[in-house]
Amino acid sequence: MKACIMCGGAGTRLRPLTFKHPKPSIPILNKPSVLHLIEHLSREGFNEIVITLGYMGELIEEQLGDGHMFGVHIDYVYEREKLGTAGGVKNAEAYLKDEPFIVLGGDHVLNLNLREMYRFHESNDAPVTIGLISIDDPREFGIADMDINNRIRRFLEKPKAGQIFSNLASTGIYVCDPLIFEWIPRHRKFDFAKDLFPWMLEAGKKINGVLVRGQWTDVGSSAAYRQAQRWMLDALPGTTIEGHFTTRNARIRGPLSIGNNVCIGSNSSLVGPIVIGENTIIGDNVLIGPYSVIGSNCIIEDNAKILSSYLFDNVSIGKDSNISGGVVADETVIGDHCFLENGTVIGHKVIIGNNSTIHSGVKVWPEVTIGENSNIKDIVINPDYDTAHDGS
Ligand SMILES: CC(=O)N[C@H]1[C@@H](OP(=O)(O)O)O[C@H](CO)[C@@H](O)[C@@H]1O
Repeated sequence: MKACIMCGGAGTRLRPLTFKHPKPSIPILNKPSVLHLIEHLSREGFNEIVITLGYMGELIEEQLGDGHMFGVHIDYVYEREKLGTAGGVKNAEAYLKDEPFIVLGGDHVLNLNLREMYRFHESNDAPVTIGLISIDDPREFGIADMDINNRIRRFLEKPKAGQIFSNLASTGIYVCDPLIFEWIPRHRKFDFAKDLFPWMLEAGKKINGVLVRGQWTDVGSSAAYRQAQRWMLDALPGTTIEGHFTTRNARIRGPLSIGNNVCIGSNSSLVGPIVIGENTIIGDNVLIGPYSVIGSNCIIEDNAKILSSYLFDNVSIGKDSNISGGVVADETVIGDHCFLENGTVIGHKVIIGNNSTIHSGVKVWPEVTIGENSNIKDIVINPDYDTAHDGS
């Protein structure tokens, strides 16, 4: 079975993390998030994959290669201009013209039964089947009204407060017949939710919906990113400890996945679920609390506390510092006695001087140096980085 993964977006809502990684490459449990999706597709029997690329696409291609390591074959198609979701898939038509295919977003984190959705599509006669979930607040999604025979009667993208006629939200996962390519203009921005579906309903073409079972999120914002990691951490098996690590007398409670060459100092306490990459050094009296992921080659100095936080690779945390509910991107150095409050997101190669506090929810752009004793309450922008916002 074939799948098309849309990986072209700039991920502006996830800045500053997306200055270094395109959204599908942002690490989840220390692996590019799209890799979890590919592994799931492979398990579900979708092993011919085409990926549409735009922003920083080369990095994704470099990380995934031809896919053979993951039991799939991957082709890549680059979008030289913004074509929208349907336009981007049309650009990959050459790989998708023979049989129905599933379309997913490169930022989807899920464990849905996609094979069941594909089989449903095959045994029904609509050219498009939309995967739907039932949620409390669907304002950030496309919503659909579906009849008892699964036929979608109405579809509205991002409804306003008074327009929410249904709580069935589109997951942005579609199974499509190649026939749809006839309805998508070439070399023009065209979107599934904003253009194709409204046109199909207007023209009397059939669109089916199917309620999908399991977990699904699109990693659009840092809150969704944190949620996605939580799910994946919850799915860690029992007390697994994979790598070789050394410790004097740390107290360790799983689930914990740990890379090779990790060193944990004395009297430190690790309470899972936690994932730690390779070659990371953890000092004495360090507390690492549940729902934390620490990358490779990190240094966590004595008496630091890391609670529900995600540190990418090559991050250093100084003595007595406290990172609580934060995300810290690669190669950032945080001094001694610092406090990162809940919801902070720190870009790559940032330096934060000793005794500084980054207040709750503050984002710091990459390659910024923050002096000692600072008290940062507002976003810190680096003017060398583009701040234009296209919402994707
Ligand atoms: C224009 C468009 O493609 N909208 C889709 C898409 O929204 P974004 O905000 O563009 O990610 O994905 C949603 C699912 O994540 C889906 O509900 C919605 O219909």
